[in-house]
Amino acid sequence: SQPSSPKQWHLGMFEIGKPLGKGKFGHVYLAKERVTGFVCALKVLHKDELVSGKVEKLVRREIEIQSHLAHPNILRLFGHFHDQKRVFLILEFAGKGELYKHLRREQRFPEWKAAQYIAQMVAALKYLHKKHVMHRDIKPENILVGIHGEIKISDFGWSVHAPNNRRKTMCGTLDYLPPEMLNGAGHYSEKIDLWSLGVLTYEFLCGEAPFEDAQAMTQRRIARGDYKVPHYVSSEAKDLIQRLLVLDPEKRISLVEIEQHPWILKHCKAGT
Ligand SMILES: COc1ccc(C(=O)Nc2ccccc2)cc1NC(=O)CCSCc1cnc2[nH]ccc2c1
Repeated sequence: SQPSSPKQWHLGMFEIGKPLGKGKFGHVYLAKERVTGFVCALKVLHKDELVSGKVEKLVRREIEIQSHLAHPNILRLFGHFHDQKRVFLILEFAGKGELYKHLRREQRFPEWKAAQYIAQMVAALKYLHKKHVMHRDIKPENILVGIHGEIKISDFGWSVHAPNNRRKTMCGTLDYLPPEMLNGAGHYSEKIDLWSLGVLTYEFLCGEAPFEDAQAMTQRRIARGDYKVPHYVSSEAKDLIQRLLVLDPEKRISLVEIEQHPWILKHCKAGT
């Protein structure tokens, strides 16, 4: 069930549970809506930090974008409310937590699991791109796992309709950055999510990112598309990675073609 959407949410409607983590701009708590017993995640953002971080417009835009998104592989934003000092985001709770913790614990995913996760990412990206939203920050840290083992992309802290200057890339990891964003071209398309999907596929199968290196080296290797696929990776999986990690955004395999790729078809029950 989902929380009924009363126009006015407020903090008193929720019983606050254990902390789930500390995000970029605030803490996240497990929460239960008192009337329906609906379990969710409540993200608390401090207004003064949003102002100093010059992201209050971004949050408003993001809430606008996300309150219209509903897909099994995209973490839901059910609603929001605020008080004097804080903004509260009512988020879906993913019962099996953060994907990168599973990846680190298992070192690498077996090919069938990696293929199923990538197929779910493709479904989510098809949905987002149809709505002209590009995620722009696809990496294991931004993916959660639902109670049935399905993955949910999240933390759209930076998803935008149109390109805009991103400070985060300068301090976040470069590993997932596509070449066209390295030279600060400023204009890019949804194809950036395809590059990141290639990096993600590689990291699921190899346990580390393809261009992982010292920062300056990573930039150079991305710009040159300089990576190696270990021998234990199947030739089908390697083929898909090579069709995603293409320097020219226009030459990257499309989401629809990925769905028809032999590696995906082999591991995913067709037409599920
Ligand atoms: C749709 O999702 C989001 C939408 C917006 C924002 C956000 O912060 N926007 C922002 C903030 C400030 C400036 C600009 C933009 C964040 C998320 N999502 C998360 O933060 C995921 C982890 S919190 C939830 C959650 C669930 N289920 C779990 N299971 C275990 C831990 C856990 C943790």
